[in-house]
Amino acid sequence: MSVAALPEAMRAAIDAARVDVAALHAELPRWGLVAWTAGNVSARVRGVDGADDLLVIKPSGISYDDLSPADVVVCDLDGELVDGALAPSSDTAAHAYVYRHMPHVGGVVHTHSTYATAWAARGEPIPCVLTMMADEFGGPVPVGPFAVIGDDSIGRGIVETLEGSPSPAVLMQSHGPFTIGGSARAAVKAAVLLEEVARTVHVARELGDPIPIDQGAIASLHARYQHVYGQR
Ligand SMILES: O=C(CO)[C@@H](O)[C@H](O)COP(=O)(O)O
Repeated sequence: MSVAALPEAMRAAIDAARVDVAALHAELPRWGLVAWTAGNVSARVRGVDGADDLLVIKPSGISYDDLSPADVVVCDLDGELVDGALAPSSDTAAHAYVYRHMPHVGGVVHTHSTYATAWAARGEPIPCVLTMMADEFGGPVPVGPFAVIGDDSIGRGIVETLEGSPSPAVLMQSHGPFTIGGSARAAVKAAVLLEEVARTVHVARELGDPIPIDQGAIASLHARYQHVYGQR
């Protein structure tokens, strides 16, 4: 498949997604979520006029400071390169699997942010003991299975864990967090808030026993944050 053969509206959407995803990668070091090049952001580009959906993602091992929209690569939802001069992220198959199996997802993010990854290393879900957790995650942040890197094993673990869950974040055992969202920006936001709550709940546990929030209050906080909070 060649991008040149796609409908003009889809080519424009790919260009816009490349700009968006390049800019969103700068948020990862800005919020202290990554070391060196260890993290990636992707966005779904929805098909136009019968064309299949595609995704745009960071090339593997490229510094966030050097990443331009032209560097961002385009892949199909099998993770195969469609356009770009550089090799796609090692996690492309995982992102692609999520897009294939979760049609509402428009963005996927992976980081190795310190506190979230520490919970992943212990294989322990983060308990819902903060209103920010109820707001964004609708309950505890779950743990996904240990999975090898490079094929769609990670993607299968993400989908198995998050399907039917209110949480946009999963802690992949012994690896780190993956977050999803309706857009790449929403998935980045989930990654930022995840690290914040992972750190705060860790600190709270050092001080004593955090107090769980009851299920009714979690549901009501989550509904308000998802449907009322912010500008509509
Ligand atoms: O942990 C992994 C592999 O799952 C990644 O986060 C890498 O550390 C960054 O990979 P690239 O996106 O640069 O290939």
